Amino acid sequence: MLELSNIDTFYGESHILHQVSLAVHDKQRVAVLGRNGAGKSTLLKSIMNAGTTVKGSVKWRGRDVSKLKAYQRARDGIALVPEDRRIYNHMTVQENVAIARQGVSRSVAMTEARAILGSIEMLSTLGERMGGALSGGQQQMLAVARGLAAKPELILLDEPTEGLAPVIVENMAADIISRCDANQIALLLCEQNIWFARKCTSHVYVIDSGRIVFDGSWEQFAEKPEIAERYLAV
Ligand SMILES: Nc1ncnc2c1ncn2[C@@H]1O[C@H](COP(=O)(O)OP(=O)(O)OP(=O)(O)O)[C@@H](O)[C@H]1O
Repeated sequence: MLELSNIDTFYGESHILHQVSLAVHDKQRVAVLGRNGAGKSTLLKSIMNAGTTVKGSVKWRGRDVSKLKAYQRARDGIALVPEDRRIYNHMTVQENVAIARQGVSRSVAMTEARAILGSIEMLSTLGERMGGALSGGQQQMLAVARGLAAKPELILLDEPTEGLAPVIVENMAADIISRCDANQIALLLCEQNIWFARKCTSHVYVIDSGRIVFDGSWEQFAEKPEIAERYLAV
């Protein structure tokens, strides 16, 4: 459903991604692992056309979308949950989710938000709480819930586990897998947490200095421990 072929990405004069090719199939869950500064966020921004200049082919559902702006890609079914959570502190959790639902009345958006929150264990009892009163992990899950509210076919998650305790990371994995499965949503997950990425996905890419240096199943990844040693500093 998503296919990048030999893309090069620039911020002004800075050339960040080099000949990156990557695919996410219908309902597939895919991880991109990489160290700080490897190019993970830039990859997701390239897919959304958010602040980057991209050369090469970006296809979405078989169609070249290179000319589409970020809001058009979002309307076409791609949701990006960026690294910074962008929670509205003075709105309730439910309002934070409802605001992401475009094109329906407020009452429909609120009803849908309640349903989404009810299906996410980490947030199911927190709908009336202020966004600013959530823990870091809950806020991160709220950002994911907001991505889901847009009813995407593909959700792009940028390091959702950053700074979270292991038990929260486990809960988050369970919630993300169950929501993607239930709603048949494909996932492209950028991460440094290998455990979480492996739990949530079936296919993995490794990116280093803006280049894809590994592309395979988790079994193939496990057969090549030198990849993790060299590129992921573990
Ligand atoms: N707006 C920008 N202008 C110029 N260079 C940028 C910009 N944003 C990121 N970069 C550079 O692009 C490279 C890749 O950054 P990116 O944020 O994509 O990495 P990342 O893998 O997401 O890292 P992290 O895990 O630290 O978020 C880095 O060298 C970074 O300094």
